[in-house]
Amino acid sequence: MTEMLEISDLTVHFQINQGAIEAVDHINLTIRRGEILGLVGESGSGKSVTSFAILRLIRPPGRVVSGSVHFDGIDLGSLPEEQMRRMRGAKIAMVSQTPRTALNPLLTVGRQISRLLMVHAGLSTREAEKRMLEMLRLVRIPAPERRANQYPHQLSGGMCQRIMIAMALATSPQLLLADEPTTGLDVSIAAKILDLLRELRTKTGAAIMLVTHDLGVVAETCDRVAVMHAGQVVECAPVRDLFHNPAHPYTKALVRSIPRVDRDVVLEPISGSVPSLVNPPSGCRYAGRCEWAMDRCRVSRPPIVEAAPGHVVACYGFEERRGTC
Ligand SMILES: Nc1ncnc2c1ncn2[C@@H]1O[C@H](COP(=O)(O)OP(=O)(O)OP(=O)(O)O)[C@@H](O)[C@H]1O
Repeated sequence: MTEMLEISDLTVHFQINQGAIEAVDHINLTIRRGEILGLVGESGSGKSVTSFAILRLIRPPGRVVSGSVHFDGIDLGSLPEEQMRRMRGAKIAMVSQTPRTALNPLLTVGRQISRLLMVHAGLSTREAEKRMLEMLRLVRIPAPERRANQYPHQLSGGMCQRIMIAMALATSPQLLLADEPTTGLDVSIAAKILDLLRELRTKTGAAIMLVTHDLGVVAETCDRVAVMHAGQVVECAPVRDLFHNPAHPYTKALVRSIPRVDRDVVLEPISGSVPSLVNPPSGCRYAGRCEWAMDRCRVSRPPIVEAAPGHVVACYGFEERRGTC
């Protein structure tokens, strides 16, 4: 697998009256061709802002303060808006957490997909109709001919989410940004949506960035995981490695907080709360919640170091304990 997306030193701020919300702070991430990368972290850790920044959809009062996003070697930040718009439809697609509101309530779902195919893939009306039905079958919409003629309000939440995925995949994107695609769905429907994402990756070869706060979802679906805390990536590792050998105390706490059906555990909430992102601490943003915190954690931000091949972590405490834990 080779790198398809490279995020380097990305920083995004939102200017409000009290100052700048430092929502994403100097993050580095890569997504490889054909892989599913999980982006996890508590609410407000900067996961969605990262997705929007990839698509260059940060709007005022937000702005990208520094850094770059390269897709297939192309610097997205320097593309003219018209080319970026084409890139969004054709090569990088997004599935949001609110499918029902993202769909047009005035158009049948079939019409929405076929319009997209006509605009982005240049298909004729007839070709677009045919392909639209294929897409509905691909995302396992039962009785696709009938469903295509229905409006979003006539479909369940799970069905709307599949329609969103069909729309996102209609133009065969190379990268799918799936932002909490199972939020609000019941457990069995959520499991089907995740199956679908895995199957689509295999069938289409697309890479997927799966944004979620649910580590259980990550364990079942992803190849690699990046953990965000308060706008920073604190750890990134292959999925098995992250669950078996978490290196950062925040990741350890997240892993400890996953409910397990195979053993009786008392769930441990993560202590403390995410620091304010307006004038956040200058050192490690987890220091105020961390059992390992030392003086230097509060002063300077720990650099990213390799914990194992392909497994990186930003933690002075880990470096001190390396080899002893
Ligand atoms: N339009 C905006 N204006 C001001 N602040 C914003 C805006 N959008 C995001 N933020 C701030 O940026 C930070 C990161 O938000 P983001 O939505 O990326 O978090 P998240 O990790 O995706 O959380 P969740 O899991 O709840 O979706 C938060 O502090 C949020 O308040």
